[in-house]
This record gives sequence, C-alpha cells and structure tokens, in this order.
Amino acid sequence: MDLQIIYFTSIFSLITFLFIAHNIVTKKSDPTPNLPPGPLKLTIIGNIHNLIGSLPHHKLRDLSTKYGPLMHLKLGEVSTIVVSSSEYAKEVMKTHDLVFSSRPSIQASEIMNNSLGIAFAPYGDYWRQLRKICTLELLSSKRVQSFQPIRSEEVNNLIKWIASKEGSQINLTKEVFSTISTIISRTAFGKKCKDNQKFISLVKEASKVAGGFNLGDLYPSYKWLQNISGLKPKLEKLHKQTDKILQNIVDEHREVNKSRVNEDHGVEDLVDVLLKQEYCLNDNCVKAVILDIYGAGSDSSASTITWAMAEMIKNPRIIEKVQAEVREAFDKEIKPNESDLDKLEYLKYVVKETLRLHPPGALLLPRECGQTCKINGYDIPFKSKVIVNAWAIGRDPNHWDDPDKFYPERFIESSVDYKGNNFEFIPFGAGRIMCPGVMFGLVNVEYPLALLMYYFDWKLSNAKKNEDLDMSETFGVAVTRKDDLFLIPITYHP
Ligand code: HEM
Repeated sequence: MDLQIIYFTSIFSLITFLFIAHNIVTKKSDPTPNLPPGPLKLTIIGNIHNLIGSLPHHKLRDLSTKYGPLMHLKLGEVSTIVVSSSEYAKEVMKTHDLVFSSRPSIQASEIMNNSLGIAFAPYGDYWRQLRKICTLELLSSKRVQSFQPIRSEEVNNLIKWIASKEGSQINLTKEVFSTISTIISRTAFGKKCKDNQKFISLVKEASKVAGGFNLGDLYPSYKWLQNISGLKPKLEKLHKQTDKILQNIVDEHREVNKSRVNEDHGVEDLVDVLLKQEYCLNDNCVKAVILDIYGAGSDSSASTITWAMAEMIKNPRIIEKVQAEVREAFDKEIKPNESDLDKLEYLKYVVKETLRLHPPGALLLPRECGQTCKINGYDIPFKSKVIVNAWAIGRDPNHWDDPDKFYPERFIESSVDYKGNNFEFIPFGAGRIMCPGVMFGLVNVEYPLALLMYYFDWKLSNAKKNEDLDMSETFGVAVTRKDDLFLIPITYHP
C-alpha cells in the first residue's frame, strides 16, 4: 500500500513538474513574436526568390518601399532584419549598438581564417584588444601620416605611367586598383615582400568568390550544402596560397626584426607593429588582421576613386570646378603634397557625394542580434542577421533633395560628416564596429584624385557624350562599376 502511494505520488509529481516546465519553456519562447513586416515566406527558401533579378541593395530598397524601413525576411533558414532608414539605422547602431555589435559567422571568412581578424571576431575581449590595436597603433593619424612617402611614391608612379600614355586609351579602373592595393600592401608588410603582386591577385580572386550570397550561409544547419556549393574547395585553395605568403611575411619580419633598423623609408610596416604588441597575438591572428586590413582597405578606396572620376566625367561642370581648385592650390607648389589636401574643399565635397551615392559597402558588413530586443514595438529575434542598406539610406528622399543627383554643393555649410553621427550618411558605418580606417581611406582616395585632376584633362575613349557614361554597378565585396572606366588622358601644362 505504502509503495503504491509513493508510486502514484511520484508519477503525479513528475507530471506536474513536466506541465510547469512545459509552460515555462513555451512562455519563454513566444511562438508568435511580433516581427517587422515583410513579404510572404515560402517553405524552405523563405524570401530568397524576392532577391532574384537585380542587385541586392536595389532589390532590398524596392522591397522596403513596400514593407517599410524595418523589414523582416527569411533568407533560407536565416531570420534577417533589413534596415533602410536613418531613423532605424540609429536604433541599431546607436540606441542598441551593444546588442548588434557582433558579425554573423560567414563561411568564407571562416575558411579564410578571418574570424581571428577584427571584422569577424566575435564581440568580446579579443575583439576589443584588436580594435584598440587597430585604432591606436595601426590606423592612428600618426601612423597614416607616416605612410605618406609610400603613398606619394606609388601615386607618382601612376601619374608618370599615365603621362607616358598621353592621348591613348587607358583602363583607369585597373590602374587605380593596382596603385591602391600596392599602397595598402606596402603599408601592411613592406616593400621587400616578393609575393606582393601574387598576394594582391589571390585576395582579388577570393573577394570575387566570396562576394554575394552563398548557399552555405543561407542554410547553416545543412553543412553538406557548404560542400556542394563549390565555394568551399575554391576558398580553401585560395586560403592555402594566401596563408603561405602571409606566413613567409611574418617569418621574414621576425627574422629581420632581430637585427635591423627598419628599411622601408625608415617606416615600420603594420606587421612590425603587430609583432611588437604586448597583447600576445599568435601568427594566425597577425595574418588574419593583415588580411582584414588589406581586404577592407583596397577595393573600397579604389572603387571610390573610380566612381568619383566617373561622376566628374559625367558632369563637366564639376570636373572643371575641381580642376580649377586643385590647379590653383598646386600651381604655386614645387610638388603637390598631401598637406595641401586641406585646401581642397570642393574636392572633399566631391568625395563625400561619391560616398553618398556609391558607398562601396552598400549593405555595410552584416551584424548579428546578440539578444532578443524590441525596436519600435517589433521583436528582433536573437541571432537574426541585420543588414543596413547604407546605399538606400544615402538616397532617401526624406533626407536628401533630388537624391539621385550628383551634387557636391549639397555639403557646403552642412555639418554632415563621416563620424557615424549622421545616420542619413553612413558610408563607413557607425557605432562601435564602424570602419576604423576612415582617415586612411580618405587620404588614399583624396590624394590620388587630386593628382589625377591636377596633371590631366580627361576624355571619354569612345565617341559617347560625357553625360551618357554608363553608371551600372556590380555587387561583390565592394559595389564597383560594372564596366571598367576607360579614359584618355591629356597632360595639363601650367
Ligand atoms: C573609402 C574607403 C572605405 C570605406 C568606404 C570603408 C567602409 C567600411 C564599412 C562600411 C565598414 C563596416 C562598418 C559597419 O558595419 O558599421 C568597414 C569596416 C572596416 N574597415 Fe573600412 N572602409 C574604407 C577603408 C578602409 C581602410 C583603408 C581600412 C584599413 C586600412 C579599413 C578597415 C576596416 C576594418 C578593419 C573594418 C572592420 C571593423 C570592425 O568590424 O570592427 N577600411 N569599412
């Protein structure tokens, strides 16, 4: 009898416990969160089909005009929040900055070992140390200035080469990319690296392979999809090759640093600086940071220069105004110098306007929601991916008059700047994970542009009218021109 009572009491207690536990669990995970609006989700693919047919930043902008500036999509398995207004950008990047300070893990960055770098390291102590090293040591204003001789040498080589091609057609896109990537690689690991060019072309190839949406990232729980997409073997091969070059660079630096005072114009390169850090970075971390800096800095700066050139060619009034300003400032100098950039107010407005209309990171870098939170009454699920459409925000008619017009004058007497406080203009992002390379990026853009404007007049290579220049884009790690920019330089003689 006693045993029976014990038996029934135990069963009853277990059932009660399971009932309460079930209630707690179901209460905790609300089955119907109030998600932001979005298009109907299909089984398995969710909203992938809604993105087919045009460039992702265009498609997302079009969808947001229908569903609103805070939109929910399901891309494969991944719950995705798309932000398309400055007001919601502020919510994500300022009000809830801490919640959205991690990046989602991306297959390409994992294969390329980038999760040890700054951009894709999870938010936390390691990321904080790297970010500190990056802003205080690698990309501080003093460090950026110390690379002036390298910039000057490489940009002058470009100018000399263009002058030698006077009157004939050149592929400016290609030449500018080569100059900028050489500047970044020389600042990153010095002049002596014999594999500079090989490294540049490998990273270019990796960016091409990794750009855009990847099947493995859309269905992270189906690991086998990562293998059939073809991306994995390609990236693994590229990683092996870049890693070998980077490891040689690190080993050589260690070896040489034992005995030498620096050789590259007396300037320490970024690998030297990283190897000296008190915060212990192993070789894999050093390689990942260098890859990050190189990857983040080269395409972005090069494409900004080419877009600016294209916009100026398309608008003869603007190119004449820039040339007048640059020639007035430089004609009195023996050699155009970086310190003269401060005199070039109008050129700086041109660069701002270029970054408003053509931010290289049109969708910034993705973020991840670190804990369930509410924005304007909507639930943002834990782990959802957050995409900020900086391109759409820069063209939002609620904030910009005649938003699609290239009109640098709009920045005259405007306090809008790059610091990430003006959420209607965020080409470098905002908040604690915004771009740490703003200063380096801007000087890498402004200085070459000033010299291209000073030394040459420019003509379109075909018989087309300037205003008909095609401005189609292509989406990848950076949004670049679809067609390379072919121009004919005519040397300016003061
Ligand atoms: C015109 C030039 C550039 C543009 C438009 C640009 C833009 C951006 C954007 C939009 C982000 C993501 C920010 C966010 O998610 O809020 C970013 C991140 C980053 N950029 Fe830049 N960038 C440029 C140049 C550079 C340069 C020259 C470097 C370094 C040499 C650099 C290093 C980085 C790094 C390391 C990150 C990752 C930051 C993090 O996640 O903590 N960038 N950049």
